[in-house]
Amino acid sequence: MTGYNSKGDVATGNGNHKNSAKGQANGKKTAEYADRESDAMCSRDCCAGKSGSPNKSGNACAENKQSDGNPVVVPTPQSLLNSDNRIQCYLTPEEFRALRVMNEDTYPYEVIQEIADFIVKGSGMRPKIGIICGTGLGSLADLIQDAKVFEYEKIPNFPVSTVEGHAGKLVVGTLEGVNVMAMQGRFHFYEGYPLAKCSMPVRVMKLCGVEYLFATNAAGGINPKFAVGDIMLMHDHVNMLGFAGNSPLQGPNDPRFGPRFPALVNSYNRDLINKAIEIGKAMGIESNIHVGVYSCLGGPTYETIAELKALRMMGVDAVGMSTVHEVITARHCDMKVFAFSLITNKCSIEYSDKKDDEANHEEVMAVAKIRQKACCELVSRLIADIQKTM
Ligand SMILES: O=P(O)(O)O[C@@H]1C[C@H](O)[C@@H](CO)O1
Ligand code: HPA
Repeated sequence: MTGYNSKGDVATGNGNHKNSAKGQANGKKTAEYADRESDAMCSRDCCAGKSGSPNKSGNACAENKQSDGNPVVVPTPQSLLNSDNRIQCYLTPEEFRALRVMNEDTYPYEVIQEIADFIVKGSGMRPKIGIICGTGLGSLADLIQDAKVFEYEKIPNFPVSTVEGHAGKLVVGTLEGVNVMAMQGRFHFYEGYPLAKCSMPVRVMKLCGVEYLFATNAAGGINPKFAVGDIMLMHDHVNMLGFAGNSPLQGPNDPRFGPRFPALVNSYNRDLINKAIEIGKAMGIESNIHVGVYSCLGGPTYETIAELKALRMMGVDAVGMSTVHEVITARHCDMKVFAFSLITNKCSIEYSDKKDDEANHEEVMAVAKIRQKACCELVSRLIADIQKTM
C-alpha cells in the first residue's frame, strides 16, 4: 500500500520503507505511533524525490514513481486514520512490547523503576545481592530458596536472552539467609543490544534495593599460568569496547543513578576478593584461584592470535565478551562489586594448525558444567560471609 495522510506523510507497504509491518491490523489492540511518526514511515520528501534518489535507508524509491517521474499517491482510507488524521495500526500487546523493547536503546529512570517495582511486588522482597550468571553458570540461581522465577519475556520492557547457556530467567529468593536476585542469562553486545541495554538490569537491581553485584563469566585464559577450570577473581579490567568509544553510560547522564564522570579505580571490592581467596583455601582449591585482569571484547568471534598477543602485552589475564559494562553500570550507581571468570579454555598465543587450539562455545559450556559446583560453593560461602556483616 502506498498512501499519504492529511499531513502529507507518505506511508507504504514496500519493504524498502521502515516498519512496513506495523500497520497490519489484527483487531486486538490499537497502538498509535504519532510520536514516532518519522520512524514509522518514509517522509514525503523521501518518496517524492527524484526517481532513483536514495531514501533514509539508502534504498531508491523508484517503485513509487509513475513513468513520468511523479510519485504514485494513493489516499489513505479514512478507516486507517484516527481523529488526528494520523495512521493508526493494530498490534497485540506482545507485538507492541517487542517493538518497544527493540527500539529502546536507553532506559529512562522511570522505566527502570517500573521494572524494579514489578519485580519487588511480584517477589514480595527487596534483594540485597544481585548475581549475574555467566555462560553455563545458571546453576548459581538454582541455589536460591523460596524462589520466585520471572521469565524475561514476562517482565515489562525486558530484553530476551538469545544465547545458548543463558536461560533468560530472573530468580528472586534467599541464599544463605540473604535476599538475592539472580539473572540466569545476561545480554551481550554481540546479540545486537547496545551496552546500555546489556547492563540495564544492573540498574533494575539497584532500584530493587541491591547493594552488591556478583558478576560471573566464562572466559579464555591468556595468562599462561591459568589452567582450564581455574577461577580468576577480577581485580581490574581493560575496557576494549571503551577504547573504541562505546560505554553503557553514553548519552545524557541521570544523576539519580550516579555522576557524569565516575571513577573506576578500586571498582572490584578488595575485602570480597580477600574473603574469596580465604574461601578458596578452605575449599582446598587455592591453587585453582587466581586474581587478575579481565578484558571484554565485542564478540561473537573469539580472538585472533595477534589480538591475544596484544591483550597479553596490555596485562590482560582473561578475555571474554561481557561483565565490564555491567561493572561500570554498577559502580556508577555505587554498588559494591565482586566478579570472577571461570577459565573455560586456554588461549594459545602461538600460531598452530591444531583444531584443538580453537575456542568453541560447546567447550565453554562443557567446562562450566563441570566446574559449576565449585563456583556455586564459592558464591554461597561468600554470601554467607556477607550475611554475618548485615
Ligand atoms: O556471558 P559470558 O561472558 O559468561 O559468556 C562467554 C562469552 C560468550 O557469550 C560465550 C562464548 O563462548 O561465553
Ligand atoms: N574468548 C572470548 N570469550 C570467551 C572465551 C574466549 O576465549 N571463552 C569463553 N568466553
